[in-house]
Amino acid sequence: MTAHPPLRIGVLNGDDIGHEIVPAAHAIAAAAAQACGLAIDWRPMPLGRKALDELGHTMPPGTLETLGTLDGFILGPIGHQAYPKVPEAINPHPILRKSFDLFANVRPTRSYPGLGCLYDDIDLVIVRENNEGFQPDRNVVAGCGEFRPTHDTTISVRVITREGSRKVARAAFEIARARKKRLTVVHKNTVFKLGCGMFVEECYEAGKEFPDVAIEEVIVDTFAMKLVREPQRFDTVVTTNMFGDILTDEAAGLVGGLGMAPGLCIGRGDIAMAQATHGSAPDIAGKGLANPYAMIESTRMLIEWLGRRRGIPAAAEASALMKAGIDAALANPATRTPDIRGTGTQADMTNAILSYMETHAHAPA
Ligand SMILES: NC(=O)C1=CN([C@@H]2O[C@H](COP(=O)(O)OP(=O)(O)OC[C@H]3O[C@@H](n4cnc5c(N)ncnc54)[C@H](O)[C@@H]3O)[C@@H](O)[C@H]2O)C=CC1
Ligand SMILES: CC(C)CC(=O)C(=O)O
Repeated sequence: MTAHPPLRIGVLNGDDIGHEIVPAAHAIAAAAAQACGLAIDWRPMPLGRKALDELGHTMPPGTLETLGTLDGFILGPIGHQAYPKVPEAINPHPILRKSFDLFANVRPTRSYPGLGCLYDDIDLVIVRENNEGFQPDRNVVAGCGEFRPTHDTTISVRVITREGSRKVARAAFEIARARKKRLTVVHKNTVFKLGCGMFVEECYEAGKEFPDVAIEEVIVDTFAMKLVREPQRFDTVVTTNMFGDILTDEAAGLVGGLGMAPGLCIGRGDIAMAQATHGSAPDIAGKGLANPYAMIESTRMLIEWLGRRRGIPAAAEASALMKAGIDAALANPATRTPDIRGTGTQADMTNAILSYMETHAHAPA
């Protein structure tokens, strides 16, 4: 019997491989929840190209209002680059992140030896500022965006605020405190003296609340090099939006590629969004080759986060059961996808996780 009100979680497939990996993540999380007595009220919702074709908009009216009533949601990758150039075909990402003030994109990188990792001992988290910087965003935060004042000149505006920097820095310090108590601030204040300069100042300000966490600074180009040569040196990293976008893909490349790059977008509010780092991979969509790990692990992170925030022990149990199932599937080449040295399909991997969880439901490893 469950003593908590059901968690309300939205399920938004997104585009292309999103229609394969989001249902996989949903099925696995639902099975783990059921096995552990965690009540979840799942709310599938239309979004993306399918919503445009069927309902006339990539983000149908009422989407934000409905999401606002939920505890969290799973967002599949969005193939916005291929959308037709019509006003109804907006990229929902920036709006979703900003509407719910999901200012910290928490992206872990972890080695699973034997899966094509360049090192067997990487375990780091990059916390990417999610709502400022260069992201063109339909003015949800005034000022971000691109402008073309004349035919021959384009201006891309990068917005950094004290509040935005302080918020993401605090989130990163909290994560660092729960890990190895080391935070690396990545920036380029040697050139962007005002923008990166403000970001770094606010990281030090936030650090005053976390005297037990050691803080270091690394310039972004040097960090990109060090990440390749000695990633073990890093534990928790915080950086601005665009640097984080690029560096998290680089980090994914160290551990088998984008299929191994999960993420959870969080803020100060009570809602969080599970979102893998990768895009909609149209080149492999419909072929059964998409690695569902990143989406499943992002969903596991969401359940763990909700359980911690709401004080629901069954959520921690469901998360542990999912993790054990994921580890078991990854350990067997026949039940992992070709991008990580496997011979299996997306369905093989999903079924292997489901069947492990069914067998081990009462004794997660
Ligand atoms: N967060 C998001 O929703 C993002 C969306 N995009 C969008 O996605 C579309 C495709 O963009 P791309 O530049 O091709 O980036 P992408 O991340 O979709 O794909 C890059 C490469 O990684 C592979 N890949 C990605 N995810 C994989 C997975 N789970 N398993 C196995 N292989 C995987 C793809 O097959 C491709 O070769 C575009 O419309 C782009 O704008 C791109 C990045 C992030
Ligand atoms: C449109 C962007 C928000 C896509 C992207 O690269 C990302 O932030 O993950």
